[in-house]
Amino acid sequence: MSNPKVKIKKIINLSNDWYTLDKVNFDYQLKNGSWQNQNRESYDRGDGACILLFNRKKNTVILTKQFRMPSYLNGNKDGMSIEVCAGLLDEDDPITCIKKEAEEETGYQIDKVKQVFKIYSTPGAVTEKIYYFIGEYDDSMKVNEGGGLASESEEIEVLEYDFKTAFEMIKTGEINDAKTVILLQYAMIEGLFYSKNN
Ligand SMILES: Nc1nc2c(ncn2[C@@H]2O[C@H](COP(=O)(O)OP(=O)(O)O[C@H]3O[C@H](CO)[C@@H](O)[C@H](O)[C@@H]3O)[C@@H](O)[C@H]2O)c(=O)[nH]1
Ligand SMILES: [Mg+2]
Repeated sequence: MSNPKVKIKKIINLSNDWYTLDKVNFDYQLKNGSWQNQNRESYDRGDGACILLFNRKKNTVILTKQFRMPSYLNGNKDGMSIEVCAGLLDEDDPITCIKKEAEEETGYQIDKVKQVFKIYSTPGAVTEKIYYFIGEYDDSMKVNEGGGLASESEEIEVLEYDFKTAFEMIKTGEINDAKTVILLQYAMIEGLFYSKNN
């Protein structure tokens, strides 16, 4: 933090249960040179990682489906969400985290992953940075059924879709999770599946 136009005055914790919600009071210097006192609430749930698992030969991707309460509260009819595999870093570095999550949630043990982005999804309200990865899978890497950790009340369905089908599902709205849309569009733009002339 090194912006001379920002002076943090006070941080008040509003909620500290599973994650942390703070109210930050700060002075902000406007373009005309004057200082303005502002308040912003900031939700801190740590950073996260996500991965697009893809198979070039089969032209397929592995996605997950699970219940997401906040989306249920805001217009997602049954609350179910189709997403790339993802998890919170907790104590791990992003690569360790995403390999662990891939195995727990999808059952695939992935050895090579490539980081393609580091993105703030909601920079005005949530501190979280998400590390975006891609990684190739094949059937021989399937080591368990996936589904997530029952001990964490996770009940995750593992889906394998043709890339074109998954991409169409963005247009129909069946896929409406930002990290999933970003990675599927990355795959399209980078030509991960089809030659760019197709
Ligand atoms: N009791 C309790 N448990 C919680 C709470 N919030 C999360 N958990 C537990 O913490 C687990 C977190 O699972 P992860 O797989 O590590 O994270 P994620 O929820 O999939 O998060 C990923 O997707 C998010 C949504 O796009 C991303 O925000 C996040 O960075 C990450 O990529 C959940 O399954 C659940 O058991 C809570 O408020 N209360
Ligand atoms: Mg997860």
